[in-house]
Amino acid sequence: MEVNDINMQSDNCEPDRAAHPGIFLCREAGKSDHQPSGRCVDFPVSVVLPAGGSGERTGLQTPKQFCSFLGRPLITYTIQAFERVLWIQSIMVVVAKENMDLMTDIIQRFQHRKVRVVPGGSTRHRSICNGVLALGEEGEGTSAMERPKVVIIHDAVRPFVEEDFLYKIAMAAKEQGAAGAIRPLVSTVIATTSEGYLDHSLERAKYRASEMPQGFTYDVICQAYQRCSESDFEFGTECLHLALQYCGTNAKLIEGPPTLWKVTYKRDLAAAESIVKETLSRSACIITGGSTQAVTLADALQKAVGALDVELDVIPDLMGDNARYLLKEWNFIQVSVSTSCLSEVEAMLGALEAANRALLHPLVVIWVHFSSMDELSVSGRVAEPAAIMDLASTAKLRNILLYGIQLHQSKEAERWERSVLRVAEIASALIRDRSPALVGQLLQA
Ligand SMILES: Nc1ccn([C@@H]2O[C@H](COP(=O)(O)OP(=O)(O)OP(=O)(O)O)[C@@H](O)[C@H]2O)c(=O)n1
Ligand SMILES: O=C(CO)[C@H](O)[C@H](O)COP(=O)(O)O
Repeated sequence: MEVNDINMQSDNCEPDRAAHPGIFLCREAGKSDHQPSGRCVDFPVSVVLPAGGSGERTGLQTPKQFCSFLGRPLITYTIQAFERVLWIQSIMVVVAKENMDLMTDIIQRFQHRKVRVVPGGSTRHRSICNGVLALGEEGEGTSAMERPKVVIIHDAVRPFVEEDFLYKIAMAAKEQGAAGAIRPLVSTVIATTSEGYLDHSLERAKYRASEMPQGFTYDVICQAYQRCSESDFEFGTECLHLALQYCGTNAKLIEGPPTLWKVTYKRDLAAAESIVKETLSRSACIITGGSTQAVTLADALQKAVGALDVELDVIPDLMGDNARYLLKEWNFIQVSVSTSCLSEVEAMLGALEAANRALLHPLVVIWVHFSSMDELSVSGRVAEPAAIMDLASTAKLRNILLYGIQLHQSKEAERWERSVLRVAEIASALIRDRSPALVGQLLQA
């Protein structure tokens, strides 16, 4: 099994891990799109992600954790959510034996770190138990790691979990021995008779839905699994219950956000994709090349896009301090005024590739070609659609989605404003939809 590098470099740590061995707060090399929260956890925390199920309820052949959207499997979104939390030291992914190689390939392909893979069992409890026990063993490359004080358990098919909530769960688990996320019930729970009639109904206000993540001290969750029965392993659905029944530990319950929901049906995969797209579409960076005309257009676009709810920054280039835009979750709009301007886009694609920006998400680059009347009369032609198509085909292989928009200058103020608004609308639709089918198209505004 391939094991990723779990030893964080001390020169990337804040404070230096070597000098402060008990403090877990590090900056990750090469993945700087996530702002460190500044949270400091002074005990080791590890994660178990059960991913050993077959996803029957989706009705799909592929287990849902391996179903892809926006170019990568669901499980890597969940791994990423934990990987970027600097105080989490390791992630144990539990998969069915037959999927061990597939999972190892996924980890390599998306350059996940801090991750180990272990084989699961025939039920969710058996899989989680395998993951928890593996945390206590020394795996390949794990000798430098401490046994966790707290273990966070989270279904691999719940991709949206934020650091703030994980922090609350980890702290409560350390204090109380166990902690779990809850949500209000959306429907009333009723008991049925064996003949299919109503037996009784529960008072909804008194009950909550148990969700994930859940946290446990390592000792509590280990003991719970050592002591529980075969029937628990076979039919149980609740880790918090095991902690109560077998260790006498009453879990602290914390209300979580609605985004903790579990991908269960096929439609949930589409919902997850649309949430990811929404998050990736919030900001764009316009690069003007410094030309006055491009700056004027960028300013007009900034006003028009403001109404469309996209945060826009305008910069002349990606040099010097502006190189920081290459490291964040930005989309890029290159405004060009000269006819040889595809070279500007080419340079930008090179910079994005060098920054490894499209590893986890398809990245959108929009080339806005702004042709003035003078330019048209001199050159007698508009931008070459074949050239952008060629460039876009190559970029697509690197997970960069390049689109073009052609804008013709007009002396009529009203017409000009309409065209600028159309550029803004097309650009935000391209950013939002990330459609592979439109890659390389030179759209007219
Ligand atoms: N033997 C099993 C069964 C489930 N799980 C994991 O437990 C999580 C939550 O379970 P669930 O949503 O029920 O997943 P599946 O069992 O795959 O789905 P289904 O019940 O529809 O078959 C999933 O990440 C799933 O992969 C596991 O690790 N090992
Ligand atoms: O919500 C839970 C927390 O304990 C579930 O038990 C867990 O998410 C597994 O889901 P399922 O019952 O669908 O396998």
